[in-house]
Amino acid sequence: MPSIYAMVANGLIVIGIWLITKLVLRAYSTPLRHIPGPFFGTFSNFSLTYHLARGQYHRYTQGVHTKYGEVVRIGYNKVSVSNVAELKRILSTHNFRKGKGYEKIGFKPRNTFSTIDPELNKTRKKQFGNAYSLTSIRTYEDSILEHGVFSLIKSWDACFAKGKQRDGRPEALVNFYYGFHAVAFDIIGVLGFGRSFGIAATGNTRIIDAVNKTLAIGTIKGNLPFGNRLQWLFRGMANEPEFLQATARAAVAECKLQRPNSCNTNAKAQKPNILQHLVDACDPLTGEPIDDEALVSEVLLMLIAGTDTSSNGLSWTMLCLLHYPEIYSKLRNQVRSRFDKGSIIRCDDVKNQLPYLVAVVTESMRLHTTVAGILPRQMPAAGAELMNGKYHLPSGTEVCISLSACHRNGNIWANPSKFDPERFMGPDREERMRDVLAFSAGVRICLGRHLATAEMYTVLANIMLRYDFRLPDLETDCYEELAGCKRYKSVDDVPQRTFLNCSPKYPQKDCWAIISPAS
Ligand code: HEM
Repeated sequence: MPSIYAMVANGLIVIGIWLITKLVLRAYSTPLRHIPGPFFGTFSNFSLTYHLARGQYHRYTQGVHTKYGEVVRIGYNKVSVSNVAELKRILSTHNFRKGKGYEKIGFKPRNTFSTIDPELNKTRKKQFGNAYSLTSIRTYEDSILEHGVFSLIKSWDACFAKGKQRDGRPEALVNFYYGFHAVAFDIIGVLGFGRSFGIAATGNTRIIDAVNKTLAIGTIKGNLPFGNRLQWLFRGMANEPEFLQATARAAVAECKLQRPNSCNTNAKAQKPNILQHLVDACDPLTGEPIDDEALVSEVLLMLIAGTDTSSNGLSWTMLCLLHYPEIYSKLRNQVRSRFDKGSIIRCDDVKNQLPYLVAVVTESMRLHTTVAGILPRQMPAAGAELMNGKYHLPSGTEVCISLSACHRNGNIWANPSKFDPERFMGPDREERMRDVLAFSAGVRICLGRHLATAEMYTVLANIMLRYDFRLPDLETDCYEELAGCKRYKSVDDVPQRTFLNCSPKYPQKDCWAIISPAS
């Protein structure tokens, strides 16, 4: 009679053989075997999950594309693509639905962003897509200026009071990451919640912390196998999503109290803010208003999609300008040569008169893509061909879009790691800009792109007009906030973290600038 040890050992051998056979079959009995990629990625999605959980998906995909080319197998059923034409083709149609992970992110019920159902997405856009149109953004522009530009200027001007003098000029140390965060949240407060969160004025960052934690939870839940069952991992953050829900619910209730939905409101009419558009929206078939829980989910979406994204975009732009003084000088000179001291520069002014500023922002979004997380798309039931039939992707495969890898593709961008706004200053400017997919493209393109550009353009133009900026000199600038800070050779060396959005990992250390009133 075999001993218990022998039985266990035999059992383990059988399980081992079964596991290896399964892994080998999974790796090689599929057309994906023809696609190059890292060895371990052929058998499992483990290394992809590992890089996602560490917040390094963007670096990982940039690396594998540099090594293996424009189409890379990064998991047993996952393929990453950095070819811009192929990505535009995939993104152009609802045939390639968003991956199932989107529905696990934690929005209940599903909303415009998280739904993988094209019909719900289309319905929502019909109902309130107009809230995000260029015309609507112009209607809100005074609010954007008040809670963006003016409140930032107010808080930075106040810093001069406790700042220092250098060569007879006042100067102050400011953390631009927190400054840009405050304005992005306050703008969404006004437009999406009916009132500013007052972060720029009070410094209370409770809501920012809650959004950051909720994003981290969402990335892990959406992408880790069994992520939804790992509730215990998030014990310390459990209250954050509830806190955000309660804030959104209160905003919806207050808006309804002030002006109940009449449900025959013209969807094209202009409204004071995005929240009002949502509350007034009706189902195109039944004429019924959107129910409260769905409204709350859409309002929350504005916090998650519309804050960190714009403010990180501004922070990366500022980091780039501080590290490339000649580009900064050119930008500053263009702004000051076209606008008088004390002018207020509006979004259309930037578009019409400051092409270099538009180029700087576009180049910064290319090089430091804000939405740099995994954006998976499912293959249709019949599968799909890639690269003119070179590869066949069967149903069940996901194409993981890495916008940051696409933006660093050496076949599309000469010297791709260089910050070079001149790329967008030539006669092919428009065409080059269309290859920047920072807001994605096609049928699920960012709904808030006009709002985001309005924020970024107006904030950047107006602060360039009013302040001189420089990187702190860690040896001679004596500010206690700079203790323990490092100086990096390039912006790429600044530690980064991507949980859907890519941000500096240690903003409390790496996002300082010295400002003085414009010379
Ligand atoms: C610089 C700022 C921003 C960037 C770089 C950005 C980028 C993106 C990207 C890449 C997507 C596609 C995501 C995917 O396919 O999974 C997206 C979707 C979306 N964004 Fe933005 N975004 C920004 C700001 C905003 C703002 C301010 C709002 C609204 C307040 C917003 C609302 C949305 C919505 C609703 C979607 C989902 C669209 C759909 O699935 O049909 N975004 N954004």
